[in-house]
Amino acid sequence: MDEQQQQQQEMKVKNSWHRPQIIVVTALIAVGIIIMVAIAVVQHKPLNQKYKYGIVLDAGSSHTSVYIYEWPAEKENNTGMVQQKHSCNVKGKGISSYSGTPHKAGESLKECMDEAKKTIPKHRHQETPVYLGATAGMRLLKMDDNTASEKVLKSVATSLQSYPFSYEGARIISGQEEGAFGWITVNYLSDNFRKASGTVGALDLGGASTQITFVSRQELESPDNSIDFRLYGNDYHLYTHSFLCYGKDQVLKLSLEKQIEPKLDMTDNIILEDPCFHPGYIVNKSFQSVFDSPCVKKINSFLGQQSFIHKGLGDWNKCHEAIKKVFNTTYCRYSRCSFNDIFQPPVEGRFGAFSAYFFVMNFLNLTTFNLEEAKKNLETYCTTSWDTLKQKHPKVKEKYLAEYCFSGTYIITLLEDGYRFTNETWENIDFIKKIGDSEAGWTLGYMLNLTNMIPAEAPDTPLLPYGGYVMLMLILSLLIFVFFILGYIFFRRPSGPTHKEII
Ligand SMILES: Nc1ncnc2c1ncn2[C@@H]1O[C@H](COP(=O)(O)OP(=O)(O)O)[C@@H](O)[C@H]1O
Ligand SMILES: [Ca+2]
Repeated sequence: MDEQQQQQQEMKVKNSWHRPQIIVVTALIAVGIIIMVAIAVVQHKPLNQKYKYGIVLDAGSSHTSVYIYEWPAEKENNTGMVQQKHSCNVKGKGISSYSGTPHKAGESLKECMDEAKKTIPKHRHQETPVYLGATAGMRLLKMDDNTASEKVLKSVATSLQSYPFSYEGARIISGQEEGAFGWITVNYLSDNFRKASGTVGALDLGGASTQITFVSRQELESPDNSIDFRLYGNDYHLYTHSFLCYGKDQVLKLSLEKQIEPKLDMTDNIILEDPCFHPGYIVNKSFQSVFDSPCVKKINSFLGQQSFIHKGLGDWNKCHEAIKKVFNTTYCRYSRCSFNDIFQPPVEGRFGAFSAYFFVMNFLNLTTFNLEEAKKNLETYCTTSWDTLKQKHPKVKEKYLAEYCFSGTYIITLLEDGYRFTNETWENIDFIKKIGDSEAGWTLGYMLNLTNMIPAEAPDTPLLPYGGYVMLMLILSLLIFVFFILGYIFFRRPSGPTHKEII
């Protein structure tokens, strides 16, 4: 009898596996585990972020900067992932200034490239691409002396090849590339490609050239000014133009040339009275230093004289008038032009103005004013005497300090009389240096393009945002835990209090 009872009990225990509740609970646990594994695989969130790096050298007309970018290795194709990790300013002037001593152009990069070696982890060196892009200073040198420009490029190339990185080339980029990549940079950093929320235009002012780039809904009448991109599943129809010789250093030469020409019939000391410089500013300058550029007619001397006296007057209205003369607006073969017979549709949308636009407007504290206020403040600033200014800003480089009145006036004239911004559209301009930690400029866009890091189509996004993924995993784990407990309770029943029922 005892044995029979025991057998019966065992059978009941075994049969408890066949209870429908247990089957359902087991099935639910199995489904829960399968779902968790599936989500984890699709989500693919790595625990340890590994970073990759890229180096771009911006060989500008006035100086060279080295930028190091960094991004999570697994997320190359997700827009918004690349950031500036480090930047270094190369000592001395731009590479085009080494036309007479090309080997020194390569040497000049040493300090910043050594710094790059220290900044990037050693095991990543070999796979880190390094690019050098030269802009308007080298475009001008190439026009002036092609052999010299090739020697300079060879010198920087040899220098970059001596580093353990993956050398990807040193070349002069076109004005169109400079404009388009600046636009890509600011829109990438503002995350405008992923959001598809509209884009911002890019205004870049350098020393030797200036670029304007924006999306226009108007028909673009000249193919030279039109660029099409398909980025992240959206089509962009861009207007862009780069004005060679309209960077602020070259325009200063142009305006001096325009002012000095009428004085060249004088035989005594040539005095150039310049309304764009401060009262009390009086400096002897050589013709060579000012007019040695393909942007101006070569005036090397006049009647045996090698130099002239540059004297400031501090008269903003006259300065404004003088600068207007560097824009030729008398002829336009299209329905509308900016200046110098260059097609331009009306400016549209918001703009980010960077590089010298920012340096100058920030120094002059004009970034937050409307156009009329900016003009008034600048007028007062230009009348300040040179001595007062030097005392007020003892740490600012004298060359910059002397030129801010001119540069500010040029910026206002270029934007208003050149690109046709109005009192209203002026409000759409943001003067910017950085977005997040990354500097606005063409270099980031250049690297993103050459490494194919912005795909034409948006890649498959994870099933869930990360927060949602974590929540779901937690809830599922909790449910599975509850089911385990329930299962355990059902499993234990036959040997527990129900034992008596069996008897
Ligand atoms: N702190 C500053 N204040 C005023 N101007 C500056 C400052 N830093 C740089 N710049 C100017 O910004 C311009 C940068 O131009 P750059 O990029 O070298 O030339 P480009 O783009 O034409 O090849 C130069 O005119 C340089 O003098
Ligand atoms: Ca530049």
